Amino acid sequence: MTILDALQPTAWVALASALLLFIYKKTSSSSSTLPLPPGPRGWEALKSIIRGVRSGEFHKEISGWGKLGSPMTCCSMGNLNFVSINCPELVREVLTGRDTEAVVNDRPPTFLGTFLFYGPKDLAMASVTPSWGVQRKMFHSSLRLYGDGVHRFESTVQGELTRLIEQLEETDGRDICLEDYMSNTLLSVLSILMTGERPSKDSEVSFNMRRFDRVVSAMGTPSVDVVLRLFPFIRHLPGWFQKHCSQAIYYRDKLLDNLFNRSKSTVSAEQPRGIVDVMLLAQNSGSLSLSDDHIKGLILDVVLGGYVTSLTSFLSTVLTLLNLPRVSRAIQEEIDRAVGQRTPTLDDRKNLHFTEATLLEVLRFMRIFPLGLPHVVSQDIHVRGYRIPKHAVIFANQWECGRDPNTWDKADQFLPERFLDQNGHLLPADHPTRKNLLPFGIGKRTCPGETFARTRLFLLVTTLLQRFDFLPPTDGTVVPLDDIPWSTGAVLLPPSYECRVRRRAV
Ligand code: HEM
Repeated sequence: MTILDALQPTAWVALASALLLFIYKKTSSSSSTLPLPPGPRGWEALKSIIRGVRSGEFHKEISGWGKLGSPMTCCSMGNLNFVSINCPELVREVLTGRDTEAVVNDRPPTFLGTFLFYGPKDLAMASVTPSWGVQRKMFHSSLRLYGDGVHRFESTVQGELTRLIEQLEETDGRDICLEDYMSNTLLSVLSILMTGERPSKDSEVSFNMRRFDRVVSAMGTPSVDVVLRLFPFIRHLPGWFQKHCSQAIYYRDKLLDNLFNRSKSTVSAEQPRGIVDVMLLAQNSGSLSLSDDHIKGLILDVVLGGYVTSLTSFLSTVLTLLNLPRVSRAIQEEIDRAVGQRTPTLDDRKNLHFTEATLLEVLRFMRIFPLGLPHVVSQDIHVRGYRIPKHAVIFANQWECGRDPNTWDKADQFLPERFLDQNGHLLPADHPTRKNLLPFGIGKRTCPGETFARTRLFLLVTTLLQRFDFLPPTDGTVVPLDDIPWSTGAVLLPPSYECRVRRRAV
């Protein structure tokens, strides 16, 4: 191990932060008399950021800022201000408010965006510009989750589920690691939707998707990014940063070779095979001005958005069911009543109220994307007597919003019933309780993959619970819901756990 290996991200963050603090002391001044939201300042802020990096759980560190229960907190260190919005009502007010919406929906410049996403030329990392608008439109139309696209999506997912069911039946009630099975199914669905091709077992494309996702997740935290922006040369020095930067480029290019270059040379207007062809044909028609880099950026967004979020949503749902058999039974009874033995379809959503409520409650309770994606403020704004300065980075903090005791009754309990009315029907989307659930964000930058994510999860959960009971492993140990040792990174994954899958008696 070299000396530079020993200087892991923590040391570089300390150096970057000290530099910023120094610059701030020399240059800072503000004409506004309003205070910043409460939270750590100066050296305290620096220590907090270092703790966040060291633990890898930035979201938990942020939750400790300011007074317990404060709806908005700010960690201020020089010109570097991180603002956390901790209750859904305030997230809505800031991100969609008449006076603020136009100045809070850009993204902060990031090393990752410039280095890995061509500038950035993808959708998730770029600020709001006309070409960002074109890409959002393209993203929606290429996913095609409307009209015929819904049936295509349904039959792709169902096809892969049929294979998964066969594999699960072969396990014959043994202890299995569910993640291995699910990961392959989700990567297959993604690959088919992108290129029309089903990857073979252990295929290169699935491997590259998984590796790319992992390395970006490790690099995609605010603190690692700050270091790389201030000291870009460190990616050339032996150590953690060099290793991650070179792996990220390597797997990105391998993946794009699989998904972009091959499609570009074989695309045909008569028969678009998947999302990538739809993008390429739009580019060829000239109806939208999209460069190759824009399309590559969108492909990377679909891979990053579409894989790990779905994997963790499914694994969290099954973990919940292992802990709460009553919820599992209620879903199965509802499916037996409303669907019977035929394969569930997306049309069944309107009759599966408890199932839908459970999937919403998983999103609230688990908070798998705890800080979402950062926003940046393009001019000073005033919110509830506080100042949020220009260039501040804002997080719509899901970790706090999902369990805010002023918003949710019995916030720490898993209660699907909170999303049902007294007749057991799902509350309408415009009901105040539903409006407080913001796992996909809100406003201009709201997640464009929400329908994709929710419909896929619905089909997975209903199809599998119709056929199988999910049971604790033979030694009976189940990770408890109130103490999940989540993975570190931007999107949280529960620990790899074992369970048994048993065919239901019909
Ligand atoms: C349970 C699953 C998912 C959750 C919880 C989730 C959550 C989020 C959140 C919180 C944001 C940031 C919103 C903001 O900036 O205010 C976001 C953005 C985004 N998501 Fe998702 N997402 C999920 C699944 C997906 C899927 C399946 C895709 C792609 C197929 C996707 C693609 C994107 C993209 C491209 C953006 C950036 C949008 C923009 O910046 O304009 N997401 N997501």
